[in-house]
Amino acid sequence: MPKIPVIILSGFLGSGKTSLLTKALKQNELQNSAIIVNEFGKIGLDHHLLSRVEERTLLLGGGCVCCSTREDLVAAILALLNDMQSGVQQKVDRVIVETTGLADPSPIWFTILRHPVLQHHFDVDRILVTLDAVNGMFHLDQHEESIKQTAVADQIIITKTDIASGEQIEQLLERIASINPAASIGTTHADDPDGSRFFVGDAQAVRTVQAVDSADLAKAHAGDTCSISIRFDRPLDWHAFGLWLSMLLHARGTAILRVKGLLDLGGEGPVSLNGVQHIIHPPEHLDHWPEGIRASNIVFIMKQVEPQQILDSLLAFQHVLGAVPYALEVKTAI
Ligand SMILES: Nc1nc2c(ncn2[C@@H]2O[C@H](COP(=O)(O)OP(=O)(O)OP(=O)(O)O)[C@@H](O)[C@H]2O)c(=O)[nH]1
Repeated sequence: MPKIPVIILSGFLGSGKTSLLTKALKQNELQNSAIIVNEFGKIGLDHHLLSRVEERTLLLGGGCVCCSTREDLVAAILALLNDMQSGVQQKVDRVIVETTGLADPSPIWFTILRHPVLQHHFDVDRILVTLDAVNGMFHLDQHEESIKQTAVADQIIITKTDIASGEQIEQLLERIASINPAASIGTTHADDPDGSRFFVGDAQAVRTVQAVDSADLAKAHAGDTCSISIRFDRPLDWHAFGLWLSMLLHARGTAILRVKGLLDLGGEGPVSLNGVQHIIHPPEHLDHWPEGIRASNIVFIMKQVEPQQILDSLLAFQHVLGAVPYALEVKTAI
């Protein structure tokens, strides 16, 4: 039986998560969804707002789902599974988890991927992160949580474009690209009639791996959040690459915020690679290459690791990998 997709909706305090979800849930495409909302404080407000449009909304209150209430999250999803299996409730098309504004989405992802029961029935399909077009820069400047959310996102949704200037949006886009060049970007505004588009469709299309240009290794410094995009000149040996990646994550797992890529292993289509910190999602074979890319292309987003170290380590491994890596681009968070 196909696994039920779980969509994690995160984003800094007040960045528009609930507004977006409330609008999206009014559309037919999302009718058959289970919603789990996490809020600080015992009396959650979002939960009530969402309940108006979605009866299956469940509130996890009193703490942050990325740390203190992870067990509540597991219990809530297990209860849903139980109800679906016993026929009390029909099978939902997706589960949407709205986190608190201060949550790190990655532990939620790990919890579902690693849980002995949940991993067989659910799959984290995408991490959506809202960033406020007006206050987003301030949040990124002041709050590490906002950087972390941006770094691990599959898709960043810039909200409030109706009240932001073109310059504010441009600056924010530049900032996002410096933190997470592999994220796809969407925008929304107060009267957006189609919020559901972010929650449906092919997750692989959301996890874009951008083709990028020049390498500038000198710009990046350890201590910053930075990223490096690496391409290989020919197909890779999967076992050798898997070994190299395991060693990297074992040594520097907490410093590697995100690894995403499409790998050319010599087959017809690519194999997609998707990891958050020390956990790698089971790789998926895809039928086709996206347009414009037909070579292994991997993005590493990390903290306190020199991009050059990643490249050097891959270069040292090149004979075992069977392919030569080269840097397409290095970005330091600005
Ligand atoms: N103009 C405008 N206002 C928006 C938009 N999205 C959200 N808002 C407003 O921004 C405020 C915060 O929005 P919420 O949806 O509650 O944000 P949130 O991320 O769920 O907030 P927390 O639950 O506190 O983290 C509300 O007053 C919304 O009406 C938008 O696209 N345009």
